[in-house]
Amino acid sequence: MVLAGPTNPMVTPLLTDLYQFTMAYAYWKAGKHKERAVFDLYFRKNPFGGEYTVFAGLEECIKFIANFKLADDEIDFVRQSLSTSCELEEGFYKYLSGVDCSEVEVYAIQEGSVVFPKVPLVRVEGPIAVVQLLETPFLNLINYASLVATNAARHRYVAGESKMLLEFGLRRAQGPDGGIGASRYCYMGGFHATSNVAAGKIFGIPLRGTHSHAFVSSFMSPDEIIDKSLRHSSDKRSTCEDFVSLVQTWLRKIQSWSNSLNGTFGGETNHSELAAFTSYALAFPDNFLALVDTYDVMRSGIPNFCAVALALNDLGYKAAGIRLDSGDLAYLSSEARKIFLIVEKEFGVPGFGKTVITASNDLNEETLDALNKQRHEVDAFGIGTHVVTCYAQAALGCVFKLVEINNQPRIKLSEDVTKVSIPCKKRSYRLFGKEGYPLVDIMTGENEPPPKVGERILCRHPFNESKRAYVVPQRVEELMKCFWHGPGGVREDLPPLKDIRERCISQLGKMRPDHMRRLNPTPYKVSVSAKLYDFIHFLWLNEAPVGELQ
Ligand SMILES: Nc1ncnc2c1ncn2[C@@H]1O[C@H](COP(=O)(O)OP(=O)(O)OP(=O)(O)O)[C@@H](O)[C@H]1O
Ligand SMILES: O=P(O)(O)OC[C@H]1O[C@H](OP(=O)(O)OP(=O)(O)O)[C@H](O)[C@@H]1O
Ligand SMILES: O=C(O)c1cccnc1
Ligand SMILES: [Mg+2]
Repeated sequence: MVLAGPTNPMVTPLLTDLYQFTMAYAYWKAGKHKERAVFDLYFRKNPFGGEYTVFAGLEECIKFIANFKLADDEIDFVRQSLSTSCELEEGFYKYLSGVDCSEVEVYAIQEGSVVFPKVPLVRVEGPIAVVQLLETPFLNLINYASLVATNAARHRYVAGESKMLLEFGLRRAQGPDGGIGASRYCYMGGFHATSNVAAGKIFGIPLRGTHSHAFVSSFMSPDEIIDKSLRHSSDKRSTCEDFVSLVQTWLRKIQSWSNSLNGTFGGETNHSELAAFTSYALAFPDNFLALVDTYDVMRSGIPNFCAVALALNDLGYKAAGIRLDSGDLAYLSSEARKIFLIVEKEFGVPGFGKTVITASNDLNEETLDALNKQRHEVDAFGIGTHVVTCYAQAALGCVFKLVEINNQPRIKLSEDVTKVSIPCKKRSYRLFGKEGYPLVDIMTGENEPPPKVGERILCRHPFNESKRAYVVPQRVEELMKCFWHGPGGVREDLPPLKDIRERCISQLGKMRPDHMRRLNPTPYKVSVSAKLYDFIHFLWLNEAPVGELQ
């Protein structure tokens, strides 16, 4: 099957770092360019102080390599750019013009999976010069995608499964690609909908929205409403000729009733706000919602909303809800809920107590957590800036490291042990315990026998000798599957976004809760087999120069 290219047409072979081309030339000049290399793409630390990450961006990588080909003008540009330092041999450009990914293989964990540090998310094999050109675009396509999907999943975890999460971040996102990507990967991470219309069209993400303060404050008085008629919802022959008056009648009823309450609700409401709400209801009688905080939530927004909602109720329509966008969201949502419950009883409107309350305004994990602790009555959260910009952490540090060349394992050493790469072409497995939770991820050499259900296996920390444990897995899942094996090769299908989202939600739901909590979560164990452990340390000693003290 022919795969379409990446979503963003800016993702071309030139969307890479210059040094990938200079290295490609040097490989070519040395006659090394066709040597078979294996690279692992992984990250070293979970983001946001957490102990888990959601892997995202794979589909874009596969679409990128499926269409990887340098066009003539791109080769001309590379020629121009590289010849500023010295004239390169023309044969290199001839080679570049024939480069594609037909000899590349990509193994990866399925998109939407919960993943952990050091375990390869993607393994790319192929001619070294070609795979090197893929490093930067792969990292670019995976780093932000995984960061934002993780961020979304974390917001969902704090908000709780029963809450609706709406992504409202397009206006604050880092440019158009940031905005589109954020909508897609927030949905993947468990958000329910986006306000981003383009993302709705491209990815089929459900669209949701309310209205803004501008809409409310643009109205001056009910006299502005020209067409005041509204047809009954089910009986299309019956029409209310003056919906505006019906609303005003309801407002008076609410006001006289509220006089008997204790004063925080009702009284004189803002008439321009009432005009805005009435107008919105006339435009969307089936989906009336109101932003209630433009003037005063309790004294104006809520009574005005109730008046319009009760008028709609007379005509067989059910109001959709309110949005709160400022103030104390715990207090205001609770007060609004109380009023809705009283209105349900007082005016006999079944279900009115359940009117949906949406909250927005600079929400993030902390504010969601604080709201939970105070108790609130919010049903849906509209979250923008913090989720799309990944305000709490700017980047996920995925890296792309050479682990084997010409079947020879390679290691990258570092003073910082967390930065030492794990050599060899590997396989990785997730081992599940008795209670069904994942216990540990283990990497083995490519040709080692896989861990078996019911058989004890030693899992070793890759670098810390004293950290090891025996595990008797109740279930074993191999993590990496083949997603690209040349253009015609058999490979895993790329599932629809909805299925990836479901995988993500389901995997997150099966994690042990102590790995998921916000405060001091327990690290998930990532290990290597005894054989791989020994080999890493053998190679480490082999490659590290011995110092000499004078
Ligand atoms: N009950 C609450 N507990 C903790 N944080 C809250 C609570 N209610 C709202 N917040 C958060 O507090 C911050 C309040 O923002 P800010 O101080 O700008 O006031 P505001 O309500 O937006 O007022 P205005 O927009 O009228 O200036 C927001 O980030 C909001 O999400
Ligand atoms: O707060 P965020 O999480 O980024 O969510 C999106 C915000 O965007 C809108 O505000 P608007 O652009 O009108 O600006 P303002 O509310 O900051 O004044 C909306 O009312 C939310 O408050
Ligand atoms: O539909 C909304 O309420 C919305 C959309 C984007 C940003 N803020 C709010
Ligand atoms: Mg705001």
